[in-house]
This record gives sequence, structure tokens and C-alpha cells, in this order.
Amino acid sequence: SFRTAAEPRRSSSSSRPPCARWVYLSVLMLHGQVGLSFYDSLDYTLHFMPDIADSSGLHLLERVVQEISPQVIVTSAKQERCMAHFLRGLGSNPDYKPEVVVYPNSDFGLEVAKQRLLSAHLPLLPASITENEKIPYLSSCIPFDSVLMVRLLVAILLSVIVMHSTLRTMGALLKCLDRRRVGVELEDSSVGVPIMHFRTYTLNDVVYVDRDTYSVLQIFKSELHPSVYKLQSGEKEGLSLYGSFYFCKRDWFLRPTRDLAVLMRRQEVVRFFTSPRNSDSFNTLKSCLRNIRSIPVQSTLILVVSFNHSFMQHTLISFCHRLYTVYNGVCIRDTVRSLPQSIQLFHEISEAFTEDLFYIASLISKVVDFESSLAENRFTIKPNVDPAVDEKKRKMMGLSDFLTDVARSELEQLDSRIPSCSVIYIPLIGFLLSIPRLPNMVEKEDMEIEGLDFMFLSEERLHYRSERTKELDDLLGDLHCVIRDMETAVMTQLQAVVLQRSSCLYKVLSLCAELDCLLALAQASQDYGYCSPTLTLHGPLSLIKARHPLLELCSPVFVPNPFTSSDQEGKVKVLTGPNSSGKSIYLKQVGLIVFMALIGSDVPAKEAQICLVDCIFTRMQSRESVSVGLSTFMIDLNQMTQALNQSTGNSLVLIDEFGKGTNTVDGLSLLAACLSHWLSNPATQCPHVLLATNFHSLLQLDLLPQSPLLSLLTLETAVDGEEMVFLYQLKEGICHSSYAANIARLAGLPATVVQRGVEVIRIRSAIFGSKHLIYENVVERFLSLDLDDPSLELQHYMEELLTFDAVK
Ligand SMILES: Nc1ncnc2c1ncn2[C@@H]1O[C@H](COP(=O)(O)OP(=O)(O)OP(=O)(O)O)[C@@H](O)[C@H]1O
Repeated sequence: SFRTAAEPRRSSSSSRPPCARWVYLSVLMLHGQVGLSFYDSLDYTLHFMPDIADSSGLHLLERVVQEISPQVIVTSAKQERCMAHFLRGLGSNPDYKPEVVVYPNSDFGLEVAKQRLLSAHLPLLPASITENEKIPYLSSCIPFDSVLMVRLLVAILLSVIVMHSTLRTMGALLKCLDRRRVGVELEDSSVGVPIMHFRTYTLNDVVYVDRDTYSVLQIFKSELHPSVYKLQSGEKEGLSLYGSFYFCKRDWFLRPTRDLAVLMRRQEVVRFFTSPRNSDSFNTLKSCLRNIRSIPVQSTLILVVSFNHSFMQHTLISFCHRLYTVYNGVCIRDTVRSLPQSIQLFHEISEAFTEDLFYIASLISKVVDFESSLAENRFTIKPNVDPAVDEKKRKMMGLSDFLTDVARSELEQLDSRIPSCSVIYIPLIGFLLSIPRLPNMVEKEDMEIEGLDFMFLSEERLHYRSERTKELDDLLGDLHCVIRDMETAVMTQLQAVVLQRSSCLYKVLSLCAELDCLLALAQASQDYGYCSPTLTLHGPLSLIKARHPLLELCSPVFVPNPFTSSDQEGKVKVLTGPNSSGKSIYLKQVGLIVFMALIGSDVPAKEAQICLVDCIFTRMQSRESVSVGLSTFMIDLNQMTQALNQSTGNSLVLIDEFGKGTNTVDGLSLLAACLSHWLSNPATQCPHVLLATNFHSLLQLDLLPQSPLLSLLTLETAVDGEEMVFLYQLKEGICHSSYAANIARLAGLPATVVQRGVEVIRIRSAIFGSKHLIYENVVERFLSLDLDDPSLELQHYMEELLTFDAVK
């Protein structure tokens, strides 16, 4: 089913019914990283998925193919073997046979992608737009959330060759669309295939969380390891949500899910283990799981053929772990079988321990002598496994006494000046006579002894081969190597049996991994006092006494706060408060709690009801703008564009200080416009928005429309003389001052500087206050204008109204 690159133009258009929906998928796997993008001819949208950089890449690709059912799959001729295998597998399915189109690898280059994106037909843009002007537009459509996307613009702007799979797939996809003239078959050849939208694609039940959100919420945080020079990666996990969960499965953190069944399955196990009644089974399982390692079965194969010592030791240790794994697996099985089988995971684990596993366990333990294997740094087998090996080993054991006798008889025949001699065995060389060097033995000729062949001098001892040692070579041979070869043969046989029955091992390991993660979630829940949230697919988001899961670990006192957002009330919350009053923390704690619920964890709150949101968007701190090639304000706008364009009534949007990177009035107007956009939507389409701002005039000037969706919140503070007291308590209302001067004083700004700042503000507000009166006067007079009044002299009236004096 593979086509070649030299396909004819419009090759399949004849077989394609007009106006039918066609989906073209482009995929590439590069160094284990899967990138994909696809074009939907129904709405002319180009979708792209952030790079999948972990081992689940192909599994996810399989799900994408199931979800979008592409008719055409474009891929590269240079492909990793597993991807080629995957695509071939699709061709053999009788129910679904996509056409696989293979292009040369050069079509998947970044430069090609860059050129094709820039010259793509984007009907929404004015025809006169230049390539340079297209770049900011593309940057707002294609989020900078994946590593790939971060570099997209860098690649475009600087033409840096970077490896990013999804971007590469876009180039090939656009080529395919262009060749087939998708949707423009009847148009003039100068008309390109239209792209009306760019959209990030996520699998149906995967919640979209962009890279910035991961970073601002501190879900992962790598920092330099103190031993950075010694370690290869030089990095360790810092204070992060992932770290606080005892490094539970990274996959779960990377792909929070909306699949209620999956989350319920996790929740029931966590709930079971957080109950104090079950602490014994919790502790037993924890200690057994500590010894479970995931070891690829193939490693044993490499082990047998490997003669590289350091590698061999590593693999050997892995092999020992495998045995422990099996032993501990049995312990896990016994413990889990005693737990309620109504819990799905427990039932699956009980079932997964088949007879095969015991067979493997007992076979390995019968054959492998682990203690001596580790001591000798090679495989050794136990006695009674192979009688021939036992025989050789016996000989080997008695060898030293036998060689002492030989040495004694050899010494009797040597020159009387030689005080002593011994017989030694060197692998690959054989048996040798070893005598101490005498003072007169300086030149090589002095070392020659009649009847003996001189071999070498080492550490003041001379080594010779005698007739007797030659006899020993023939009689005993290279015993050491022979034993090793024989043991290797036994191991190969053992391995074949293990490999045959290893499928159950994978199943057990995968279930153990799941159990291990759930124990980690339960442990965190117990340690930090979390509650189990009630999850719903749609409905309100309601938290009582919610806390920030990371700040509460480092702060001696943490003030919990509630959060409620539903279609009925307060879906758009505007939070004002003095600087340092806890606004950002409140935003982040809501984001983190929702995220935690989406991985199946308990949450830091007294009670929680959480609807499974489809995306979490954040507009918080800006990334550094150098590597992205965009200004700070442009990055802020891109993040806001994402939230505005892609959020649904079931998304969570967290905005901290939008509009600050530009002129105050412009920033304020943009912010008001964005909020008004959401507030003017029906409640079911308005996302859960939580916005913190220091633009107090947003509310003071009444810039937002009246709506039941709008809720105004502030964080309580008290001023004691000149000192600020932060109470961190959430309440309804508006904050009228940022108390910036008080906070500046707290921060240690020189008193004179703060004083001067306060004076400037006072003078400015006095001027603004008097001007404000004049403006009010003008507006009042204008509103009282009666156009029907016959005595009105309009010209004169307007001149008077707009004279400089009146408004100055
Ligand atoms: N609920 C809370 N309980 C205890 N301490 C808190 C709480 N919320 C915030 N804090 C403390 O207040 C500090 C400042 O909080 P935060 O950064 O959220 O303030 P902010 O209002 O966003 O400030 P700014 O407007 O200057 O950005 C935090 O670092 C934390 O130490």
C-alpha cells in the first residue's frame, strides 16, 4: 500500500467524491519523537499536535488515527523501523485502508516547512500581506507550547536547523495538498489550497495544557543538580507538583485526562489506600513495589553475547532485579488477592499473575546462582543444573592443591640456586612455571634456563613453559573458558524459555506501575491532607477551603480560600487587590487543583467538586522573548489569542496581569475588550475565567458590561499606620488602591524616594480631579442641549462648548 514519491499530480482526485470530507495526515518519527499534523478538507483547517516525545508516541498515534480516520497518510521514506511497521500494519487492516504516501525525507526538512507555511494560501489575510508580516500572524495561530513550536519562529526567522517532528510534517503535508489540489480542483492553478484555521489538536479525552501552563503552575521544574559536573544530565527535579507526588508516572502528568472511567478507576484505589484501615496492605505493597523494576526481556539476550564488562555488570544487576521483580510480584499478588476484588485494578492484578509467571520465577531461581554471579561479574549457574559443568567446576576447585604438587616436583629438577617455584594458570595462555628473579639475571640470556621456554618477566618473576605445564595444558585445557562457555549455553536455553512466556511479565509490570503511581497519589493525599474531589463531565467548579499544594509546603501558615464558578454565576471572576496580596497564588492554586483532579489525584481542599475541563489556558508570566523572536507584549497577546480562540464553555482560563506590556490606556482597553467578549457569550460558551489585575480603573471606570457571569473579588488586607497586613482572605468586592507605596516601604525602598512618589501621585490626582470636574461640566451641558429649541444658535453653542478655556 506504499506509494512512491513520484506520484502523478491529482492522482486520486478522480476517485474522490466532490465535497466529501477528506483528512490528510502527515506523520514523522524522529529520534523517538512523533510529530503529526493533518488537514481537514471540510473546514479547511490545519491541525497539529504538539510533539510526543515519550515512549507512548506510537500508541497515541494509533489513537489519533482511530479518531480522525485519515484517508491519506503522508510520511517520510526515511523512517524509524517501528513507525514503518505501524504504517504497514494499517495497510493490512481490511476494514480501514488509508493510502500511505511516501515522500523523500528532504520534504520533511525545516526549511521546506518554513517556505511552504509562508507561501500557504491563507484567505483570511489580506492578499497584499508580506512574508514578514505573516510571521506574527503564524505565531499567534501556532502556539509556542511544544518545544517544536517554541523553535518554529526561531526556525523561520533565523533558519536554524532544529529537529522538530511536527513542523517537519507540515511541510510534507502542504506539499501533498498542493499536488492534489485539495478543494481547489476546479480552480485556476494559481489558486492555492486554502487554510482557514490553524488548530492545536488533542485527543478527545486528553486535556490540553500548554507548555507555559506547565511552567507557571510549576508542574515540572528542573533545576541544576549540585553535582552538575558529575552527572550526565546535570538536572534534578526542583519544587514541583510532580516532585511532591513522589515522582508518580510522568505520563499521567503529561496527559491529564477527561476520561471519567479512567479517573474513577484511579480514585477508587487512592480512596482505598488513604483509609487508615488499609495501612497494612499499603505498607506491604509499597515495600514490594520498591523492588519491582521494568527490565526489557531483550536485555538478557544482550547479556549472554556481551563481553563488555561494565555493561555486563549493569545487565547482570538488571537481571537480578528481574528475579526480585518476580519474587516481589508474587508477594504483591498475594497481598492484592486479599483486598476487595470489586476494585477493578485489584481484580486485574489478581488475574494477571498467571502460572507462566511462577514458572519463570521458579526456573530462574533454580538455574541462576545470583550471589556468585554478582561476585564473579558473570553468569554462573547453580550446582545440579548441568552435571558436566559441575564436573569441570570440581576439577577447578581441586586445581590449586594439584598445582602445588606439580610445582614441588618441578622445583626438585631445577638448579639448586632457585629457591622456590609455583605453577600458575593464565587464561588464554595456559599453565606456566613462575620463579623469582635472581640478582645475576640481568640480560635476557641470563634468564634462559635449560629445558624451559622463557615466556616473560613480570613483577620480578620469570615465567617459563616446561614439558609438564604443556602436559597440563593438554590435560586440563582452558578450564575457565570452557566452564564459562558451558554456562552461557545454559543461560541461552533459559532465556529462550523466559522469552516464550514473557508476555505475562509485561502485563504484570504495567499493572504494578499503575499500582505504584496510585500508592504515590495516596501517600501524597495522606501526607498533605487532601480530599477526594467529586468529578463531573459538565457542571460547576466548586472548591471549599482550597490551598496551594506547593506554597503550603514551604509556608508555615497558609490561608485557604473558596472558589465557585458555574453557568449560573460568576464564570468570569475579576480579582483585584494590593500588590503581594496573594492574587497570583490564588489563580495558580485553582489551576493546580483542577490539574490534580485530571490525573486522578486527591486535591488540597476541604471539599471539591470539579468538572473535567477540556483545556487549561494561562496568561501569566511571559517567556523570555529572545529565543522566540517576539516581543514580550506579542507573547502576551499570543497567549490571550489562544485562550480567546480555543477555549470552550468547559475550559479554564487563568490570566494574571494582561495588558501591562504596552501603554496603560491601550492595555486596559484590550483587557476590557477581551473580558467583554467572554461576558457577551451565552453562559454555556463562556469559559471559567479567573483574572487578576492591578488595573483598578477597569472596574472604577465601569468598562465591563453588566452580566450575571461577572463576579468581582478581592483579597483582604489591612493597613496599620503605614504598615500593610496581608490577610490573604478572599471576599467579594473591589480593591481601590494598590498600596504600592506601603509595599515599596516594606521592600526597603529609601523613604525619601517613596515619599516623593506619594507626592507625585497626590499632585497628579489633584490635577486630574479638577480636570475631571471640567469634563463633567462639558458633558452635562452637551447632554442638556435641546436641538428643538428655536432660540438655539448651534454654531455659537458649539464654539462655546469646545473653547480651549472650557476644557483646559
Ligand atoms: N493564601 C495565602 N496564605 C499565605 N500566604 C500567602 C497566600 N497567598 C499568598 N501568600 C504569600 O504572599 C506572597 C505574594 O503572593 P502573590 O505573588 O500571589 O501576590 P500578588 O497579589 O500576585 O502580587 P503582585 O500583584 O505584586 O503580583 C506569596 O509569595 C506568599 O508568600
